[in-house]
Amino acid sequence: MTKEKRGAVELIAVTKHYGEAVAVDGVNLKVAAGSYCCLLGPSGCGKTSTLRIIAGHESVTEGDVLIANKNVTLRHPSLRGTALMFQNYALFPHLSCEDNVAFGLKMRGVPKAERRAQALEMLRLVQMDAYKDRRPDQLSGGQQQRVALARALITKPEVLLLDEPLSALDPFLRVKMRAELKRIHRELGLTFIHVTHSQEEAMALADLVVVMNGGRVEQTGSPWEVFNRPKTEFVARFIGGHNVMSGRVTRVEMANTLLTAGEYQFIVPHVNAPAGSEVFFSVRADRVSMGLEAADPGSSNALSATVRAVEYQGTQVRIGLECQEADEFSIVVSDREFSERPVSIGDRITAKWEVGDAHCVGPYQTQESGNPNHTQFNQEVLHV
Ligand SMILES: Nc1ncnc2c1ncn2[C@@H]1O[C@H](COP(=O)(O)OP(=O)(O)OP(=O)(O)O)[C@@H](O)[C@H]1O
Repeated sequence: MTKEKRGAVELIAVTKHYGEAVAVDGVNLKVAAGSYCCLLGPSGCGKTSTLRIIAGHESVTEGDVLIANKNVTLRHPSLRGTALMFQNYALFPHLSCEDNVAFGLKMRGVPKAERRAQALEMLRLVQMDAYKDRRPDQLSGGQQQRVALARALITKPEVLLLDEPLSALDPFLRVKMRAELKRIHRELGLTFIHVTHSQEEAMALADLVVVMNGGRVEQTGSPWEVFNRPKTEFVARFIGGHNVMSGRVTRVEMANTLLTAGEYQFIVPHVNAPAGSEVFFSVRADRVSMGLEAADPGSSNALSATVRAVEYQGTQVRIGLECQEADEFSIVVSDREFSERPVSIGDRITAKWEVGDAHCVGPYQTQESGNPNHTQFNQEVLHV
């Protein structure tokens, strides 16, 4: 199989209605050839519909689908250069692994010896050649998934479309298969578009994360950008690990903007918002520090709160707080930090953060430069 990068995908104003329901609402998206793109979002946000539209298993109500710069909107699925790997793998139960993988070639009239050779090559790629004579019911979930992957790849697609490919696996196997998907992506150099509702999966795999909500694209960017520079309140909340708060603008300066919310005042990096407007901002939970003393009256970026949950997560501890200024507020500290300064449910504490750790989301966004090093993420081969 060629290692050259193929298969740029572009969606232009794609909309899909199912009767009254709008599943996909004017989606514009460019996925560069050879990318690993994850469509990420909550249940019902339109991820699967978007994937099926790219595959041609679903028609569009409006808009265009381009693959490798060709308009394929009306083209049959088998003529698009895409392959779709289904969520439940959809293997034929009565066929061996080899025959399952070779099936697509049989349909295309490829002679038996050639399809066997190619099926074996694909099974080798997914490290399942030793199991070629077994039927699906004689395989584990992870092994079935590898066979399904080989079957999708045998038609040599330019774009591989994966619908929640890891959701049926247990957490340990999921992490292992994540690394496998990344290896196969790198070896083949194809475009992968992978639907997931798991932030962790998208962060670990994608070089392009597309966050969807209500049929629309909320944000596209690298995992670093989406996590550290969320553009909307929805993205900050959905991606996790962020506290979202708001206040009304009382003063705008060159470097900072001053907000007030009840008795508190918050200083955030400069945003171009008129006085009196409501500005939303997020602060990463691991950038909030915990003080055991009461906040000084008149101090900025400090909240009084009550500890409501202490969740041990192995390398870190999440402390859930109740405070007036946010529906949900968490602090994440390392397990070492926690053991040095433990807190218990019911304790009153002060949550504090630096101005530079606040990031404004929504209509009034912080204009910040990116991290020049973030492109290195997800580029190395992962070993398991
Ligand atoms: N065949 C259909 N007929 C009617 N409505 C549909 C159909 N398929 C999807 N929908 C609706 O379109 C919306 C988007 O569905 P879609 O399956 O694309 O979402 P999703 O983000 O993939 O969700 P999930 O993560 O739960 O699979 C949902 O509200 C869904 O109910």
